[in-house]
Amino acid sequence: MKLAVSGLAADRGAGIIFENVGFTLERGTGLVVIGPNGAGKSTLIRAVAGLLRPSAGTVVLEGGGEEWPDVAAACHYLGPANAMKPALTVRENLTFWRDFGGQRDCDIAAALEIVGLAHTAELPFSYLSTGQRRRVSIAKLFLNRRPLWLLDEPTSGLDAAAEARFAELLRDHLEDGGIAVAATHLPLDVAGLRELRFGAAVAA
Ligand SMILES: Nc1ncnc2c1ncn2[C@@H]1O[C@H](COP(=O)(O)OP(=O)(O)OP(=O)(O)O)[C@@H](O)[C@H]1O
Repeated sequence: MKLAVSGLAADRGAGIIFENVGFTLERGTGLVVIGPNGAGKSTLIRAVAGLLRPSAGTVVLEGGGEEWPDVAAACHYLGPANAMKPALTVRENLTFWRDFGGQRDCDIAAALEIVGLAHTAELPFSYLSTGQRRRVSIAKLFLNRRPLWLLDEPTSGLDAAAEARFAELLRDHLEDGGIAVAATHLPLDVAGLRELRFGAAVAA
């Protein structure tokens, strides 16, 4: 399986945000997108996920077969916001996302265990700290198996231990043959990640 992005450009109304962005990621490889505020990192992640129509270029997932025919089927998009209802419990929120994802590869207790938050299942999401909320969002990645992770500031708000745990989970994902694209300000401690720098050059 291969994610091939070619000649990608995005325009958000006030002008071109980026253009001529291209990269190819094979199974087991990841790309970190870095750059200053407003450079277009989130825009790129949204365009790759199919949430924003690019003004030029293509995003193609090759070799996914019947199970993963395209990016939409194959990806998890983890946005910069957590996309959880504050008044619902952690379990209720994750139940929504598990059902939305269609498959049930991991139960909610197990997904929370992965991020070290099994004890929060019955708490309203609004009771959690900033870092705990992010970790619950990361747990979404494990409810339904997806080979392509598109991550926007995945470690925002995490403490050092949680950041290290996330790096471990990302390494495991890549070692299992997954692909990842992550926009981040914080370095991810994962060997072999390629880098795409926004703000100056825009090709990896
Ligand atoms: N919904 C929107 N409508 C119009 N313009 C937008 C929208 N969202 C973002 N932009 C603009 O697109 C540009 C790129 O924003 P983007 O969020 O992709 O940057 P970023 O690199 O992710 O920044 P940050 O590091 O602050 O998260 C900015 O100039 C921003 O103002």
